[in-house]
Amino acid sequence: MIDVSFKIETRGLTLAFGDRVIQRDVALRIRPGSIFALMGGSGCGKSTVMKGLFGLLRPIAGTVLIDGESYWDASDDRRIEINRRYGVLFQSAALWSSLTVAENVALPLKLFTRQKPAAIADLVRLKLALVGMEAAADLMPSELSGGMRKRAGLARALALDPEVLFFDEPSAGLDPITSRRLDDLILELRGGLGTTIVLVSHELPSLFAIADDGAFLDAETQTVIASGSPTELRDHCAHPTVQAFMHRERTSESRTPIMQSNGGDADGS
Ligand SMILES: Nc1ncnc2c1ncn2[C@@H]1O[C@H](COP(=O)(O)OP(=O)(O)OP(=O)(O)O)[C@@H](O)[C@H]1O
Repeated sequence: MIDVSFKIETRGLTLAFGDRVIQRDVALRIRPGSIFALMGGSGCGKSTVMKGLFGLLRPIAGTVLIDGESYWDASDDRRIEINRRYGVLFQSAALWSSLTVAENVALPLKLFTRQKPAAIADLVRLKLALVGMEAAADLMPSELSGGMRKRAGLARALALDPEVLFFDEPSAGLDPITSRRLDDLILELRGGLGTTIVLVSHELPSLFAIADDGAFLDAETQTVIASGSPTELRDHCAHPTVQAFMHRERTSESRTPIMQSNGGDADGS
């Protein structure tokens, strides 16, 4: 029987590059509308597992279920349909440098829908408004700060109203205040649109602030060694690798409150 209590579920998922296995027997249960973090030390395979979830890397074993349907057993056409329900934001935001912000956001709509140009322009304005980037519509990616680039990438990832958003290191390279604003935006998206969000991150302040569930991947054993929210893992998981990760640089990583909010980004956006 199909179990749809989870938006995405993996069973025995094993990912490899050539004959080098990166993670094996990974079991994840990602609830609809949750913000689920893939955690773990550098190089343990977080991005690799995420690629296995959204279709960029075919597992050598195991199953990925989306709404109870097996992704990797589906036909190529069916996988393309499923992928239209996904939004993906890579670490670099990966904007097309020769297109304006608005053209970048319009691209998936032009490629994957039959909407008329005027309707696409309306949707682009809407998506840019969602991430507070209306004023930057005509700028080129090279004219954007790091925080603005992330938000433009997010607007593009939202173009097709995804049910699941995949983020690779959303706050990497951002200053703490810009990073916090991006976290707030992610929380708003989940709250407003009910989007399920899967993210890879080692930024502890961001993980504690937004993720409500997660799995900890271990490089040594090459599998999941703990499951739960970052806070639960910090407070209740005795595994030394998890504890070392959760308590590293504790004082410098602790979040200081923003004393004043002027509605703009610290990065000048
Ligand atoms: N395309 C690839 N071909 C071969 N090996 C790869 C490829 N991509 C990643 N790897 C290797 O797989 C391992 C896991 O990499 P991955 O990027 O998934 O880890 P990660 O946990 O996301 O790391 P980080 O936190 O540093 O970004 C690393 O040893 C990496 O060198």
